[in-house]
Amino acid sequence: MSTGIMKGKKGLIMGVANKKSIAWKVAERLSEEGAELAFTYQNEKIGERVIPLFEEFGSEFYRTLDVSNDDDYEKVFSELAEAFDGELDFIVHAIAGGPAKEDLKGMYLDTSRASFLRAMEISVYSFVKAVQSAYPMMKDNGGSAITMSYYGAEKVVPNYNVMGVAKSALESSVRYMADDLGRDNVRVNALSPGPVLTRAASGIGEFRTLLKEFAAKAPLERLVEKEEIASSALYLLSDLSSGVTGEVIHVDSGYHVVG
Ligand SMILES: NC(=O)c1ccc[n+]([C@@H]2O[C@H](COP(=O)([O-])OP(=O)(O)OC[C@H]3O[C@@H](n4cnc5c(N)ncnc54)[C@H](O)[C@@H]3O)[C@@H](O)[C@H]2O)c1
Repeated sequence: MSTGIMKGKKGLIMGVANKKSIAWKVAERLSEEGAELAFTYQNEKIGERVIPLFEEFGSEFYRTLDVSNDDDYEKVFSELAEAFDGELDFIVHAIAGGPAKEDLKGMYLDTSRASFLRAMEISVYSFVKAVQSAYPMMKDNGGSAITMSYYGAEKVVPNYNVMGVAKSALESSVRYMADDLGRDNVRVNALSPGPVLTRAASGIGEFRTLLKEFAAKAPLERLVEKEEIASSALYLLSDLSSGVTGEVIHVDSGYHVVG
């Protein structure tokens, strides 16, 4: 059901890799609610899959942006400022990655330096840089930025390893940026969704076992749907959450409250 609550709002979605991406579900929901959307995607190869989706949407702005490249940020955000007349109401950051596959199983203790640094760069600094780049377009009229965390930030989740450490840093970054930007009515929040099958999730060791155990233990006794994650994103990006910043909202069938 559409309420048109995002009518007149312009936003950037970062992190669509395919139709299974959380970012794609969020984009669909925001568009239904009237938002005008721009997109970034990682590279040309992913572009072959996602450009048709963006065009189907009627989006006129989609660019490659590799989050490890500052020049990409500079180029894309200056072109976005031009396309959106210098105004941006929200950004959705749904990007994670970095560690080598062998570091997403076994002991965290064995994490390599390269995986640690890449996880921090791709999964944490990328959000800081995105908010930093979006801020000049938000500071006059306020804005809302969200990212995606995971329970592995708070508790030990087998195999999540260095990604859990990165998500802790991401949640902390949410709080620091919320404090930095609150004076300009720019809000910074995170969702912490329960596990859902996507390309990123398939890189985590024994992910299917995790899904099964999650559904069995969660108070709602089921997995979450991506549409439910998208609804919470809509709340955080709309004026419904005008008094909320620095928050991490769990969309996880209540899993995090169970001991
Ligand atoms: N799937 C889950 O179970 C789950 C649960 C909680 C949180 N999350 C988080 O949700 C977010 C979205 O992940 P998803 O599950 O939709 O998977 P996904 O694979 O669809 O999305 C991950 C995105 O990160 C992008 N990315 C990776 N490296 C990049 C780089 N160098 N430059 C630009 N983009 C890059 C990929 O292109 C992809 O679009 C991630 O932050 C993930 O940690 C996922």
